[in-house]
Amino acid sequence: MSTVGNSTNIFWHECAVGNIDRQKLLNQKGCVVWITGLSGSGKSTLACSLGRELHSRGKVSYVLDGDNLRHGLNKNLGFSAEDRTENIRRVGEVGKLFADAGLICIASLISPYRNDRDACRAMLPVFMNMPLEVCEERDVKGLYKLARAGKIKGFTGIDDPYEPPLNCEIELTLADGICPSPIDMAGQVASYLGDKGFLHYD
Ligand SMILES: Nc1ncnc2c1ncn2[C@@H]1O[C@H](COP(=O)(O)OS(=O)(=O)O)[C@@H](OP(=O)(O)O)[C@H]1O
Ligand SMILES: Nc1ncnc2c1ncn2[C@@H]1O[C@H](COP(=O)(O)OP(=O)(O)O)[C@@H](O)[C@H]1O
Repeated sequence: MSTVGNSTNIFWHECAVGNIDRQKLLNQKGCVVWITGLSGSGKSTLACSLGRELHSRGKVSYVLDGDNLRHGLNKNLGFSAEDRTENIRRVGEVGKLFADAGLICIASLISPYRNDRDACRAMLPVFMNMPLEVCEERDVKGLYKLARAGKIKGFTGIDDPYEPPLNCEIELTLADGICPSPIDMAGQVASYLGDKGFLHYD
């Protein structure tokens, strides 16, 4: 019997079919690939491209996209530091469940604060290291324009901080001033997963 957070008198229940059984069945190892970066840096594009690449290799993945989750699970959260922390915590927990289910979970969220990212253990961080100028130039949603005009307060990179990772598994950035294609980036991440043994079960 234990007490966790605000829950008292709770019990952990084990099931007969476990994580290893599911991984063997799927011939892959569950994990969480966590893509962090500024708005417009290409997180969602990479997440979907990686999902497609893994699918073509017969591997089961699932994308948890920050923007999408804010339509449901996280719709009660805004963009204050406290809400962003709770956002990352929740997605970290959901990612952990997906990994336990044996899937390759691809989480793509700005996740601007180092402490919040560090609190999600066992994730494989991928840093979209795109300069603010590139993201702002893209401005597909027009949010940077609104933030510059003061119509959105606390926008990441403008008047709210983005703390770059100090040590991440993969850093994707411009090469000679040019952004590699999403397919190239996805290939790089998929190769990394292959090299680390996530794409099969021995
Ligand atoms: N103030 C502010 N700052 C940053 N982003 C904002 C803000 N307001 C709205 N948006 C939109 O919300 C998307 C980011 O959601 P996330 O859940 O990834 O953010 S966070 O990780 O909790 O910081 C983000 O999506 P992406 O552009 O895909 O990153 C924006 O579309
Ligand atoms: N590797 C890339 N090269 C060129 N443009 C890209 C690349 N990745 C994304 N984009 C473009 O940048 C814009 C923002 O991408 P998106 O994936 O929505 O970013 P984020 O999820 O980080 O906000 C989109 O118009 C997208 O087509």
